[in-house]
Amino acid sequence: MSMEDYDYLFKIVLIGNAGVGKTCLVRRFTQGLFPPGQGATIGVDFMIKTVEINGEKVKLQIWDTAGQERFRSITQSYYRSANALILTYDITCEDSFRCLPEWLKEIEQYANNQVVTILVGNKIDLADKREVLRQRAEDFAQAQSMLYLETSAKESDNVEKLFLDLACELIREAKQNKLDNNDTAPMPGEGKTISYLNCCSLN
Ligand SMILES: Nc1nc2c(ncn2[C@@H]2O[C@H](COP(=O)(O)OP(=O)(O)OP(=O)(O)O)[C@@H](O)[C@H]2O)c(=O)[nH]1
Repeated sequence: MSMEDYDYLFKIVLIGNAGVGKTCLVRRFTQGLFPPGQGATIGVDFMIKTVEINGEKVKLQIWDTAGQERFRSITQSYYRSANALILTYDITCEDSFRCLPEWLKEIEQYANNQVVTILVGNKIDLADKREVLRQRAEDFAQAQSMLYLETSAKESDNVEKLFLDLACELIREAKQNKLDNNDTAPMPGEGKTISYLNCCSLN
């Protein structure tokens, strides 16, 4: 594939406590597998996947950061150029939910203020071990103007949806920004924007 063989390029960065399943979400989406005995991420990992949305090629650069505190200064440097952040916690781990305000502070401090943030509650296959009620997480996300989705990297629940919905939202914003910056000249193919509004189902 040549360098120009895509219509959009977006950078997505996963953040959240150690062990919540960030690497497993990325591996499930990019490679279609659930790695057995996945070890902790050291620093930052990088994967790429190109998807097609409404006939347009979207290249996703996915950065998987280490949750461990000792890597924080490395991972912070990846926030600024992110188009989207996937803030992940583990629904079976109250602690990972309680840390979210700290992660939001990091986002506020280091990310671009245009960044799209989605809160993800992972490991829903472990329903009997749930410690964070869905409603509580939804309320929290709404109060912080974040999108919310629950996933299982293990069972592949909502993983594809997570990345594709995010891509749809980023396309929608990119088209909107283009329109906002070109208010004198009408955009060719302006009608397309409307169909994207219908294709995305984040809420
Ligand atoms: N049951 C279940 N276990 C999961 C799921 N996702 C991840 N795990 C397990 O949770 C553990 C941590 O997963 P990782 O993907 O390494 O977590 P991480 O957030 O990348 O961790 P760091 O790299 O340390 O930040 C592993 O033992 C995984 O097998 C899931 O959806 N369901």
